[in-house]
Amino acid sequence: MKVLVINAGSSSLKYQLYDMRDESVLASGRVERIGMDSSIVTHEPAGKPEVRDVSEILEHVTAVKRVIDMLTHKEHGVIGSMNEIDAVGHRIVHGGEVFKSSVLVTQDVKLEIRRLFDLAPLHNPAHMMGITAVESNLPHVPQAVVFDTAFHQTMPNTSYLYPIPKVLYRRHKIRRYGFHGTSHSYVSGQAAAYLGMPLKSLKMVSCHIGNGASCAAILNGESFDTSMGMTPLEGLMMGTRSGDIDPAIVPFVMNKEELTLNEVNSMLNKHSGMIAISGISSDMREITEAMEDGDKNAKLAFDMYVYRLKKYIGAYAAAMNGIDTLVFTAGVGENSAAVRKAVCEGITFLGIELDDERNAIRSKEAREISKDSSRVKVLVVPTNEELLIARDTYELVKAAHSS
Ligand SMILES: Nc1ncnc2c1ncn2[C@@H]1O[C@H](COP(=O)(O)OP(=O)(O)O)[C@@H](O)[C@H]1O
Ligand SMILES: CC(=O)OP(=O)(O)O
Ligand SMILES: [Mg+2]
Repeated sequence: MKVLVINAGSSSLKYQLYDMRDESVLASGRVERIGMDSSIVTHEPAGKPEVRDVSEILEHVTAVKRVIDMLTHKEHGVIGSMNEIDAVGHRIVHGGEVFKSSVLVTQDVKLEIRRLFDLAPLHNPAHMMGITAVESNLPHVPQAVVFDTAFHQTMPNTSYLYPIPKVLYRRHKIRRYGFHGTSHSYVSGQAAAYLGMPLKSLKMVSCHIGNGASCAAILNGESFDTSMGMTPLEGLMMGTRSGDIDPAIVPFVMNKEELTLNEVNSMLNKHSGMIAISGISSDMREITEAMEDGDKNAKLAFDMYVYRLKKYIGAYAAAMNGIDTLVFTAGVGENSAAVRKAVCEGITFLGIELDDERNAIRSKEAREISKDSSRVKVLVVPTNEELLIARDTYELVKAAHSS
């Protein structure tokens, strides 16, 4: 069975085509700048050179059509015709309280995803465009949806409720949902397999630190708490998102600076975090380089980023009454030895001993970066949200065929 995985954003659409017989990636790529004058398609067929194409792609329907064109292209293609695509799996950021696991797309499922637009205005409408675009281009192909929030549905109410009037939860479902669940779930499973221990026996903190960043406390293999909240704005300091701030700052700034709701939202989501403090970039690579060149603001941004991460790891160690595994993943977690070192060196009291040589090794494989004597095992585990989406999609479609 061949499964196409799609992660549709408002102006981009990332894809990977899997052959589920051996879980190999036949091709991957992305369409960027959808709706703008020059959209860019980057297509990477396995074992062949990357192809880039600039054209006008005004809507997601056209973007999906271009993806199919690329996949079936005479020269750059990896399949003979679109009939070889057996199923499509989508990443959906917000599944609210309704979706505790992945499901096949039906009219009811689409209705529920639409109902959640309010809770994830930046993400869910774009995902829905991805689903309808596939419906138009591949009308008979089953589709599945895999939610960022699903893994965190095991959190106890002490973790997910906010101490605000309860009526707001009843009326508007205001609560912590948590995100990056597919990634936290994948890396926790990989970490346990690497250690040769049952996942259920571990007290793990998983740090998914990429553009968006979140920590999860994983107890007995289940999400016990996580740093992102009702939306992906809460928690850690991120590339352009503030993470935790005093909520009173919001009305205060709106009043003093005469900002609208949209403006204050944009300030906290797009103009805060690393970019705001460094004044340079949201990208950890550029921050680290500037810091090494002596830039004080870059150093402050780096130090704040690390400090806030350490506080969450400490908080989750306390929340679970201990920690035995610390996992780093996503763009920064997998690639920045400097961030991992700064974090681990500041929390040795937890029983963490970093091995500098191991930490400096660059690899795409899961690996241990703590010393053999370290009580807490520190691992780098490359995430693979797409593979988990492909697996869930495959299982759901297979089950539907056999029932
Ligand atoms: N070699 C590196 N060193 C430090 N940071 C890196 C490196 N490579 C990637 N990153 C960071 O990873 C971030 C992207 O992470 P990623 O998980 O790909 O994000 P997303 O999936 O949210 O777009 C970049 O913004 C960059 O800061
Ligand atoms: C939920 C979220 O923040 O996702 P991303 O890291 O892809 O921005
Ligand atoms: Mg990501």
